Amino acid sequence: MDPIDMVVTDINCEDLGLSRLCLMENAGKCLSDEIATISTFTFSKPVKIAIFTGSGGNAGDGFVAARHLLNRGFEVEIFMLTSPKDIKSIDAQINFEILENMVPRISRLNITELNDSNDIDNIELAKSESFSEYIIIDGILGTGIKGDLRKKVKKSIEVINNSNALKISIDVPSGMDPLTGKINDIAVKPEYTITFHKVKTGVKKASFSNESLVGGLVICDIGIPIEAEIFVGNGDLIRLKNRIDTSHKGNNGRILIVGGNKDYHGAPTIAGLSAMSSGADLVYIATPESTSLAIKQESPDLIVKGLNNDNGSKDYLNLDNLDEIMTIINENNIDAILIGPGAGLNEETGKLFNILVKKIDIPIVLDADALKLVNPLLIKDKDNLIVTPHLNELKIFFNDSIDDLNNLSNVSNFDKDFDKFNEKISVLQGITRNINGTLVLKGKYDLIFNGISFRINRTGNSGMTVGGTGDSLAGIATSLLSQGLNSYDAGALATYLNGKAGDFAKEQYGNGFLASHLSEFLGILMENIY
Ligand SMILES: NC(=O)C1=CN([C@@H]2O[C@H](COP(=O)(O)OP(=O)(O)OC[C@H]3O[C@@H](n4cnc5c(N)ncnc54)[C@H](O)[C@@H]3O)[C@@H](O)[C@H]2O)[C@@H](O)CC1
Ligand SMILES: [K+]
Repeated sequence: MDPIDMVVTDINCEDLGLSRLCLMENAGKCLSDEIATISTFTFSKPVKIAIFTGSGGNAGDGFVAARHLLNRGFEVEIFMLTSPKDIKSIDAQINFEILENMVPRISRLNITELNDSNDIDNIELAKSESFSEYIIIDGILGTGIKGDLRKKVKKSIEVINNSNALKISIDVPSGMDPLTGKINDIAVKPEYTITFHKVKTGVKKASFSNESLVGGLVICDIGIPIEAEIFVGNGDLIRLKNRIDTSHKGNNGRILIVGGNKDYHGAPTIAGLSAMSSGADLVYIATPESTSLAIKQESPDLIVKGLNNDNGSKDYLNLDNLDEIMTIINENNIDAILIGPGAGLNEETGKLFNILVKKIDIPIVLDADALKLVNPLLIKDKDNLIVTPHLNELKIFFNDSIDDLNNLSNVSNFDKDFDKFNEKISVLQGITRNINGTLVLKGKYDLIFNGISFRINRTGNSGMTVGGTGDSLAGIATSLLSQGLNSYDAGALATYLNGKAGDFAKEQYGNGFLASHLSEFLGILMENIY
């Protein structure tokens, strides 16, 4: 499992009511059980436990394990590389305070702060190599490692590696990149790595190496249900890149929306406003000249390009517009494009869309009328593409698989019907296996597929059947693509944000809220991460 997916899952447990403190307790308890077992079959006499801790959740697991190991009768010494006030993880802080509150000491616990490299040189473990009666637990760094190792951390890793003690790393050997398994400088070389929920991608890769980089791998189940991985939640927001203080206009996404016709100027407008409110810096709309005026009047924030026709008479998108659209894309360094909202079903619009999809290689979202006009074979190999149909549009788009899809119509209410729900998921997985991009199937629960995995979004409410909420979703998805998310993560987070904005809109305006209201609330949601 990629470390970022693990962190997202941890946070999404909270949406289910499962606190991260509880996960940490389970992790630390399992850790102590495994350490006790390892100790029993490795040593013939009781050993002491030395736990090195850093400032994050990894240290927190160590603090919890310490408490459980004391109960098992072990003597425990904690070597803190971070002073208590600098512990970053709140859950680790809580667990440290529990240990600190245990005074006067009855349990055999000793806590030593290592304030500088000299302190490390002075601990007994550093002075002698023969500490075979110790088990050293490495709780310095886990999935939160960033940049070069700080001096004290590096020094401690050297001490740990030089010792003869049995070494056990918590989750990831400290110093190893949890995504790639690479060691830039130095890492703890443990006899065992005890990891939680799933092995992190880098640890798995490193475990195949000829060198013994992770030792024996033990996986602890810490009670995370599969739903926490599958349901999209607040945790998915951490996939957004941090906006850098020094970045300037356009750095955080430039998108183009190609849509609108004489009857529908609202669809591209709503998509554009939601795209801006979900973080894109610049939103261009390419639309027929006759539609452009109405969009311009709606919003001063959108850059609206009225497209000319050779004879000036066409009030729908058509092949004459191709060159102008390509120029807009190239001249403005467009990062992602949304094709379809309010475009109508004119045959010439279809020709334009098919050529556009074939020609461009920036990330694409296909929505609404584009799903009825674009040949699905064209999208087969594009991995940076999202299609956002509801069930009927899905049937039209993938009409080769129509028999399978027809059977789906009666299984939308799968709250309590496990078998029908699973049947629906496998049919959709079968269909999406043939495309490289992402399918977002809109519904009471939005389903997001990438051909391998799937996610479910549960935000949103019955008020969202109002026209235009799909345009808003497509705008958000395009905005997230322009900010560097891959199509699967962008599709999933877009459904969550759109639904959540709908929930806020319902609170504010009741059931009669409008799709154009959604953008009002998106900004607040995005604020969480900036
Ligand atoms: N409730 C939770 O949050 C859970 C956390 N878990 C544990 O928490 C870990 C992740 O916690 P965190 O995200 O806090 O990450 P870490 O525990 O890896 O610690 C990150 C912290 O270490 C410091 N740091 C980062 N890079 C450094 C470097 N190069 N040199 C020195 N110091 C550096 C920073 O202060 C950063 O805040 C997992 O690996 C796992 O062990 C598990 O217990 C599951 C539940
Ligand atoms: K570790």
